[in-house]
Amino acid sequence: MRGLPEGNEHGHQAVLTLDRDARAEAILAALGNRSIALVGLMGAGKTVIGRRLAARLGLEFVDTDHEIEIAAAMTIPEIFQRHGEAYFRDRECRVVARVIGVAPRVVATGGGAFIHAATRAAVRSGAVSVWLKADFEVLMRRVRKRNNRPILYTSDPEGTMRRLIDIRYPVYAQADATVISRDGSQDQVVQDILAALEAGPLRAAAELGAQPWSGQPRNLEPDE
Ligand SMILES: Nc1ncnc2c1ncn2[C@@H]1O[C@H](COP(=O)(O)OP(=O)(O)OP(=O)(O)O)[C@@H](O)[C@H]1O
Ligand SMILES: O=C(O)C1=C[C@@H](O)[C@@H](O)[C@H](O)C1
Ligand SMILES: [Mg+2]
Repeated sequence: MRGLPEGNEHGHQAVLTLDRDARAEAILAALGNRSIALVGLMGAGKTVIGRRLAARLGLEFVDTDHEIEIAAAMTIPEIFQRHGEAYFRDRECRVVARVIGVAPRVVATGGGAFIHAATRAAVRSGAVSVWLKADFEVLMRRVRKRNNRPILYTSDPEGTMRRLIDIRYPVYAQADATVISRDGSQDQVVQDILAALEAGPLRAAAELGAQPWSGQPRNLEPDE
């Protein structure tokens, strides 16, 4: 498998790899003019796995948290502190609709994006969604590495994460596919996503003999 293309930690990859293998070509044909959107809790791996998945499929990778930070010229903790969560959710909804509207791409969403109805509708309208699922201990171990998640700035981050699991898991479960974000080989998680797409949401299109994507990006939403 080819390595990760050039790109910054979260953002766009400038160079797309076009020497896709037959498996990637088949997945792209079945995907058509939809993106692949990764959803799930903080620490699920939407950003790191999303980058690898995009590299595997020769697609552009976009991380909506990063796009929001660029557009606002602030970090997410700064946005929450200065403007509050409601403001962040409004921007998030518009950014998700915009980036998913240019397809096909791999889009890593923020942890709360799929939870908010309008944003979930935007994901559903333009993407095949994949829930990256991990259990409490795995998520906590991963999010402890960085202090950049304002939702966890509470007196009891562990209790907050448990409540989020209770509230959000039934909503993430509405995604088109679910993949366990296991610790260990991140490439294995990418393989699991490909297999889940082939077995589930992309199966019908593949069986109908979907034609390769025309190469024309679909743009549903004007840029902000
Ligand atoms: N499958 C995995 N195996 C090992 N480590 C992982 C895996 N997935 C994510 N990680 C690690 O967990 C941390 C969080 O991952 P990442 O930032 O991709 O999560 P996220 O889902 O994008 O979270 P957020 O919603 O906060 O953006 C990173 O340090 C990453 O390297
Ligand atoms: O789970 C959440 O609500 C969030 C997750 C992050 O990706 C960011 O979008 C932000 O910190 C909020
Ligand atoms: Mg992320």
